[in-house]
Amino acid sequence: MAASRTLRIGLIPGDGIGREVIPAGRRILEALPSSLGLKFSFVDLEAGFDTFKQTGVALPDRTVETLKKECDGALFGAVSSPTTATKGYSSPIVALRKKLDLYANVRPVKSVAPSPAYPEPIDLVTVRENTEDLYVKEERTYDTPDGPVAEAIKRISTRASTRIATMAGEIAARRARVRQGLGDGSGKQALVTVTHKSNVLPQTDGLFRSASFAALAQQRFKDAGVKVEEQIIDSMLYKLVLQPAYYDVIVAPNLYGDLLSDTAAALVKSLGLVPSANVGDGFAIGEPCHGSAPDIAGKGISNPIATLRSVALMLDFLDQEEAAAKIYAAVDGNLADGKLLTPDMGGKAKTDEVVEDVIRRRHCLPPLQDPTQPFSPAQPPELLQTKEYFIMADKYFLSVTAGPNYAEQTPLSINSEENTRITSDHLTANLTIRIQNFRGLDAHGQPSDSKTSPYFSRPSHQHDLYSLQFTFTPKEDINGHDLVFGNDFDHPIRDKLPPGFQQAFNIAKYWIDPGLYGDVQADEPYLYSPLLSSMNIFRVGPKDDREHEKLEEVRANNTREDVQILQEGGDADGEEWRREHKIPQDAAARKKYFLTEQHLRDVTIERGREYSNDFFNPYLDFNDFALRLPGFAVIPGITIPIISYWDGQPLRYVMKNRKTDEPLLVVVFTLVPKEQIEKGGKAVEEEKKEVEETPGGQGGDDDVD
Ligand SMILES: NC(=O)c1ccc[n+]([C@@H]2O[C@H](COP(=O)([O-])OP(=O)(O)OC[C@H]3O[C@@H](n4cnc5c(N)ncnc54)[C@H](O)[C@@H]3O)[C@@H](O)[C@H]2O)c1
Ligand SMILES: O=C(O)CC[C@H](C(=O)O)[C@@H](O)C(=O)O
Repeated sequence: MAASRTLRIGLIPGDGIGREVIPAGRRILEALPSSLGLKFSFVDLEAGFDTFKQTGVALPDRTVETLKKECDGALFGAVSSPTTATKGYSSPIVALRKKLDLYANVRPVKSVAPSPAYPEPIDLVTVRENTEDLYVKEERTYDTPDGPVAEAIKRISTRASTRIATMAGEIAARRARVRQGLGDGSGKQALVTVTHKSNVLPQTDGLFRSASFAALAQQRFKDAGVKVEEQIIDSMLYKLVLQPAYYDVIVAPNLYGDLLSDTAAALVKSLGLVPSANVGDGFAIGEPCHGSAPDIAGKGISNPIATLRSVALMLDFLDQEEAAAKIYAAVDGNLADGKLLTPDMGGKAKTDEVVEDVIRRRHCLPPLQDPTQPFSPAQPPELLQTKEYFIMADKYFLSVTAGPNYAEQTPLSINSEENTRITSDHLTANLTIRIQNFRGLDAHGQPSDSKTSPYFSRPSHQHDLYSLQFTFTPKEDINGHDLVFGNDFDHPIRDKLPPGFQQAFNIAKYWIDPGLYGDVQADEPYLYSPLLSSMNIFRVGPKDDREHEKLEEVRANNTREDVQILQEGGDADGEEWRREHKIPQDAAARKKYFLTEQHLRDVTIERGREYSNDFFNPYLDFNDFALRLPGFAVIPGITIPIISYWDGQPLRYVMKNRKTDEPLLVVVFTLVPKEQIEKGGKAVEEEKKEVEETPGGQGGDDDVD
């Protein structure tokens, strides 16, 4: 938790709806949970066209001086800059950016739900240079025989271009780290797109381009896997509208950045959702991207979310990520729920109702473990050990069993490459389970020594926390739509769900597994997805018996040390089966293909054919029973310590036939209190001792030597 601290925040509402949304920003700060150890004090400051009309000055010196001398950060609403030259008036926000050297304008744009035009998640950040370009505002008008001519200076410096591109590189690297650590399913690569018009302006935009490329060529960005591309601004806007999901971080000179962020806002439906932070060294001003919206000002219907997210963004840049995460999550909860939306989002709610709803949701996330350092198995365990839930987890051993149904269960050896064979009237199956940092029981019910598997050191799995790998051969045909995989429970869990679960579920559905369906409120709750769309790896084996035997032989000849990393594809006539069913060769494409119900229905999982699957992810940490989900805005993810809500019932992974509702394969994870095992262990030890001490008993020290 952050040390107890008071942050002084300057509040500059400005004009129009700025006066409606900045009070919302103040409210969310005041409502943040006290457990964060953060306090806020506020100072009201003037700027804007109304101020100009009243005082003749648009940006009073007091505002600038107070921000510089007293404040840790600030919130700026919007101003109604006139569209005709007005003597003595100059845009206060443009001036503030320069006076406080807030050189970067960072604007994340992220969708929370698919739309018909954009079914794929949009998650990008525009990073706009904030101090120069045409915004130096050095304009002049002079007379010529043909009438007045006006001109403006477009100034681009190496220094400003270098630092903005460096900021873009840093944001891309940080986002990639978070994506990797939390493993979101988007497969998105860290990418900075440098945008300019150097085909026409080779000196000014040419300098922006070359300085940006030089800054982004730094080794640390290469090490972080940040790819760099360029796009001329006109086609940039075109591509942004056509394929926004492709983009990650876009860096631009001042004016192009202004155009880019409003365009990007349209992709997610409203300017009223998009935040920004004007960032300098050690200071940040949160500012919604939108203007003073004279068309709706005074009606109490402006969307406060851009401002609430700007508050979070400001906190992010003031190193208060945990507080920021609470706000992002509460806002996402409101949007995912969709019941209280302002008219720009198609709802009827008033500004205040949305604010109240977001505030109600502010507790919905438990503390983050450390959002700047997303969890990865490589992380030193000390970091986790400080957490309360880890201490709780430490009281249990994990026991894993498997079988053809809920009743017939056999204990398994985790992280062993030896398959466990399961047979029933429905299928034969082989199962291998791997768990990173395993602290559980072996097949004999004793604490296991197999803490990890070489599987987790392979580059393709180094961020995964577990893998359920299984091969099955059905004894009857099953329709692709009927074969599902997921979790279920035999009694209600609705009272045990952590706060924010529904929201986490919605996010998981959108970002991780769109095929997910379930009812966690039911008497016998369940969460399932079609197997074909949810398995990370799906490999189709042969049907022909001889081919099968050949394959078995190859497998048998593999040395035991070899970790079996399953690859997407097919073996023998399995490849043909895949082609016949038009199943894409690539795993991500196959998962997507089977989100369409008809594609599932068109496939028959054939009797006698072998199907191999690997289900793995970095979300569920069996080590401490925590669910980790990817982040919301620029930065953080969430961790839900399931163990705090655990009521002792087992977690079951089930492959089943949804038509007959019969389980085909069931894996059960149970937490066993340590004392139970220790007692059991002692009993076993004592028994052994007794045997040893009995004259004529087997064993004994002599025999060992
Ligand atoms: N940071 C700033 O201070 C800033 C930014 C942009 C524009 N402006 C100024 O704002 C004034 C109005 O400009 P404009 O109309 O071109 O742009 P605008 O961003 O104010 O409004 C554009 C459209 O988006 C809608 N909209 C904007 N914010 C919304 C919100 N929170 N909720 C619901 N709908 C919202 C408006 O109703 C309008 O239809 C101009 O004087 C301009 O100079 C100031
Ligand atoms: O109207 C103003 O005074 C400033 C508008 C402002 C800008 O940077 O041009 C706005 O469009 C923005 O994106 O912050």
